Amino acid sequence: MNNKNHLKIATRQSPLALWQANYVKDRLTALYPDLQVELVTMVTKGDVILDTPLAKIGGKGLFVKELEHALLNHEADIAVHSMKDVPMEFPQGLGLSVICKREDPRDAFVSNKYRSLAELPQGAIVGTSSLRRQCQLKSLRPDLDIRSLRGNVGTRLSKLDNGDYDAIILASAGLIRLGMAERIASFIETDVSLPAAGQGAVGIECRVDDELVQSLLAPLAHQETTICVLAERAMNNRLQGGCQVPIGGFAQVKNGEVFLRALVGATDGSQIIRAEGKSAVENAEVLGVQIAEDLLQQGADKILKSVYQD
Ligand SMILES: NCc1[nH]cc(CCC(=O)O)c1CC(=O)O
Repeated sequence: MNNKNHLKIATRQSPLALWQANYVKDRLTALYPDLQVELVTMVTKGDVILDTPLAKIGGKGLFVKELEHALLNHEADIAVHSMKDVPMEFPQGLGLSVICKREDPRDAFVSNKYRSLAELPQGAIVGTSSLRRQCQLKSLRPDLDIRSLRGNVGTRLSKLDNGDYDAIILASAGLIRLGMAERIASFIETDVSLPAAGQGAVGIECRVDDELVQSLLAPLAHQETTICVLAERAMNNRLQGGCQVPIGGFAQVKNGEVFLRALVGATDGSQIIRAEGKSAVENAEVLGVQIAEDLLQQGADKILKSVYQD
């Protein structure tokens, strides 16, 4: 931070990104009334390329690279991200400072005609561009016609309202944060659709040598969320997966232990490999790696290779 009383937040311009940046701004100004917090908005590659499934654009960090450049150039001091969009590797000089309290991690079933997946008629058209959601839906309901759906939350909802789909699947967290929880027809339980690693959690990235900013951010960290997201990301990282892969991972802290479930699925739902386990919370990342290795031993690498080759 150049000026001790002025902190700049790099953020994308989507309503959800702005909500998340403003959430961090509000928490910081509540803690430090003399601090001026400014939002610096920017456009990322992921915002520009809207007609291609994300898995095919390639490269991790489609939604974060431009924000990271701003941090490295001192055009901003922190970047606020959805944790499920944040790659494991950070550019030299940058790192994840804190992970904030998680919103509802579940996927949401959104429809104007049906209340739940179970109510969907044979062959119904469901919108999602997430390979993770696609493989789990197909495994449960091979009859469903899964069609691509991209754009920010508002765009996706308007495509549903236009009648392009019978239902769409979105992260509950985004809808809740944008004040659109009433659009959720039902929550999809995690045993039906395992969320993406980090889903529902907001993380803050900053320069690793900026001790002042790190001390300001420290009170925003949420311990239980951090433990869970570290386990989920360690699993994802061992599988070399970004968020645009058919990998699910979800951890919970129960009775002082961390419990992690994960899966890798063929995109047509014909095969889903699952693993789960628990450990002491101190070993959350070790657990993540162990669960990933369990998946690999069951053949997850073959599935992932074929996804990348497609
Ligand atoms: N991949 C896009 C993205 N990144 C974060 C969220 C939702 C909010 C969150 O998970 O924190 C979404 C939209 C969605 O999956 O519906």
